Amino acid sequence: MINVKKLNLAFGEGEKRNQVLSDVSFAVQPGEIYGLVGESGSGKTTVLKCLAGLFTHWEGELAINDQPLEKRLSQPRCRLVQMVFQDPYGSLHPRHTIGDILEEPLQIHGINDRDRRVNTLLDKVGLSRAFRERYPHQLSGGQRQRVAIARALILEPRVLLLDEPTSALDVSVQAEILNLLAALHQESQLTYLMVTHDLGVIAHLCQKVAVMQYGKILETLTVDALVSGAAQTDYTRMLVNASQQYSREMAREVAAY
Ligand SMILES: Nc1ncnc2c1ncn2[C@@H]1O[C@H](COP(=O)(O)OP(=O)(O)OP(=O)(O)O)[C@@H](O)[C@H]1O
Repeated sequence: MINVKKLNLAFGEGEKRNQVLSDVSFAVQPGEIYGLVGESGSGKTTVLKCLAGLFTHWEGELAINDQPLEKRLSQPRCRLVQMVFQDPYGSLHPRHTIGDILEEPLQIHGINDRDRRVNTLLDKVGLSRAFRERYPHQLSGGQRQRVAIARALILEPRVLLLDEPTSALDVSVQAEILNLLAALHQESQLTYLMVTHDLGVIAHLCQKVAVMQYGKILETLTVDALVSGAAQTDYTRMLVNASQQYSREMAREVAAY
């Protein structure tokens, strides 16, 4: 479903050049929930942004549903793949109502039947229709993330790219959003590629995971192998240990690795 082959991307020129992705390759099967983990700055979000068409200066091959992705964003691509960002507040236009935010992609894509589609999606993400008249600042963090998920789904994409979709939320709300994502996945057999710091989230939702460090994939493995301690690399084993038994010493060890 998602094929990433030898993806390379750098920022800056000459001495300031920063190679952020180096020959990143992995494949996600249709309907799979696939996790991307690794330390901060390892390039996880950058991979998603290349797939979403937000970065265009990459090299390599990207394909979704056997369709090679061009670098520029196109309408067919928006209907194939959508991204949900970490911060639901920053990703929603502050002066547009929720109704307008959800209708806008339908207008851009010339899709009719907008009223019904918006209402159906609000139902799906667990928000009443009264939310159509509200503005983002009148919503809680969890409600805003529900709107961001609804907006990502309004064009009925086959792939959702999820960039730490719960990390900006209160712990009590995180589980609600994860459960919503799991229910939506089951209902529509979407394919998810999800960046997270949280191995608990990986264990709860994902079937496979790729571990990144310094812009490279260290290893890909099934979540069963991850939780049963069958990781191949010391770094992945350390991530698992750190998540099971968090301590200051362990945090130092991971940071220094
Ligand atoms: N627009 C940009 N211009 C220059 N450098 C960038 C840009 N976006 C990302 N980077 C750099 O690319 C590297 C990878 O960033 P990325 O956001 O992909 O990491 P990440 O693994 O998602 O980290 P985190 O878990 O902290 O979100 C970082 O060194 C970052 O500073």
